[in-house]
Amino acid sequence: WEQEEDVLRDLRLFLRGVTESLMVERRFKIFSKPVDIEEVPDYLMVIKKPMDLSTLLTNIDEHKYTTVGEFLEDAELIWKNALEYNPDSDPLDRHIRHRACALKDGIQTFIRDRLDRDFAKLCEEIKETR
Ligand SMILES: COC(=O)[C@H](Cc1ccco1)c1ccncc1
Repeated sequence: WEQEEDVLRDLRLFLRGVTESLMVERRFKIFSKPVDIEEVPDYLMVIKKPMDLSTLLTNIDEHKYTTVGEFLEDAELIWKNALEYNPDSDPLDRHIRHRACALKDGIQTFIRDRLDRDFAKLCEEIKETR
């Protein structure tokens, strides 16, 4: 019914807010586009499901997410993939892992500070009826 579509529209606005707040940070630039497979030929052998901030935005616009939890499952791939693909102790790997951890904390804090729990529950209830 119409009110449900209003809730899901608000969810998309909230999720774009999370994603865009991260995309504007220079330290997260490396996460804003898919890893270039030409630059990193073995990437898809190591990482089963690549993810990046621009793909999150596309998914939001394509109404892929009905709850914040579904969005977080994809958002978490960004930093988990970075930790998995860049595990070494050399400075470059340490640097991208540090940024991956900062991205994880940024997402969690944005949601803790800005997401209304009742709104989140309403989205979960809509998902159950579909
Ligand atoms: C999310 O980005 C990555 O995981 C790539 C992996 C990568 C390794 C070599 C080229 O690219 C990355 C890019 C730049 N600096 C660190 C790592």
